[in-house]
Amino acid sequence: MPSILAKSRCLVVKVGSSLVTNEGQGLDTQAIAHWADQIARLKEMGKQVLLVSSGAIAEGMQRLGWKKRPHALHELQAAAAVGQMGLVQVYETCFRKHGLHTAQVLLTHEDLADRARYLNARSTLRTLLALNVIPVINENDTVVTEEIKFGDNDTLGALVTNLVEADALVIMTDQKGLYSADPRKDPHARLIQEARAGDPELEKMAGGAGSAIGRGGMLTKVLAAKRAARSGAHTVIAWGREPDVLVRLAKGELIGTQLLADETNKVAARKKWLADHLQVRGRLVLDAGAVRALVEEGKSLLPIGVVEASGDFGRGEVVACVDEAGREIARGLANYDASETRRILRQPSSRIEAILGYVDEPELIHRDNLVLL
Ligand SMILES: Nc1ncnc2c1ncn2[C@@H]1O[C@H](COP(=O)(O)OP(=O)(O)O)[C@@H](O)[C@H]1O
Ligand SMILES: N[C@@H](CCC(=O)OP(=O)(O)O)C(=O)O
Repeated sequence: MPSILAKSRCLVVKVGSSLVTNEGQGLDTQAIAHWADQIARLKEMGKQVLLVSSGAIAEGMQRLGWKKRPHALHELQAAAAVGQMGLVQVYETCFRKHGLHTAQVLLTHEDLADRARYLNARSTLRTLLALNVIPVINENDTVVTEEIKFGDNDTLGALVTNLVEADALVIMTDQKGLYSADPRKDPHARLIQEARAGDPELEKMAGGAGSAIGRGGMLTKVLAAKRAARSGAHTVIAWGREPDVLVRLAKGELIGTQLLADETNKVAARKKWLADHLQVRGRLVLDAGAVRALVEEGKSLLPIGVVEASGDFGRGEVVACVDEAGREIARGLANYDASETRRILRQPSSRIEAILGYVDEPELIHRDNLVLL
């Protein structure tokens, strides 16, 4: 049974607070350097990697000399803001040695539920990957408190996995994987090597956090795997201090627990997401060439192929694409709002900047955000 990471091209790697901060003793720069070395090797193997790193609060508490985790949310938020500086400094320094740039990306769950922000986050992350930069992602703790209460970067890891449609989510933690029961409490607990993501039995095995630093425990990891599987991504839960864990997994060695997704879900999941979540806000009439490009050639929709736009839609909202006879052929998320669309329709994409004064994407609807009916 080989590791599914061998054939995964795009990975989201999540590292938890207890690992990053050595159980709250301050940032473990050696461990971070070791992950950076491994990620650099994954890049050489042709993989794309995004990092979701916790540890801001734990590092902030250390920097502020706080021995006990405060209860007041605003104090936790302040600690996160202080600690985040340390986190990004260390990541940037470690990756720099490999000639790689990092980028700080702070997100909230709400950002990813909002259509326009979802599109913005997605295109920024994709652009960073295309530029060979390693995004270092954490929650934006200054503006939200819900996440701090639950302390749950596992969910953020899954949301990012869905967002960029990564092939796998790797959750690195302080245990060797998911056990049949919390190994801190049950010495007979056995390691689960492989299971189906979303299997309800897993939720019964997983307990809360075992350390004073980690927050979510195994349950949030199992639920994150379930969520990642919705976009067809597999999840691996492994011990972050296992020597060369990422490289060995990428070479096919089975380490920790792998929770498999049904890959046939990948396209279906996206279609379902579009169908379930979104209301049609506008309508685009496509000329025959654009209809052919979408239906037969699997291409994106460019403004030049649109002859009419109606409705009052914003960037990121769903529009129906109809042919000149009025038959709906596709639905997708518009990259430009209704008034902008009306100004650029029938125009080549190279003219967008001259007309609008800026250019977001050359496509009106990107292929990835388009579902044929
Ligand atoms: N079934 C289980 N298998 C493994 N660990 C478990 C299980 N149930 C609960 N845990 C606890 O979950 C902890 C990992 O979660 P957490 O402390 O939140 O780490 P992180 O900071 O990496 O997210 C482990 O240290 C362990 O005590
Ligand atoms: N965003 C916060 C909290 C995240 C958190 O505790 O997550 P985790 O350690 O992965 O369970 C931080 O960076 O400290």
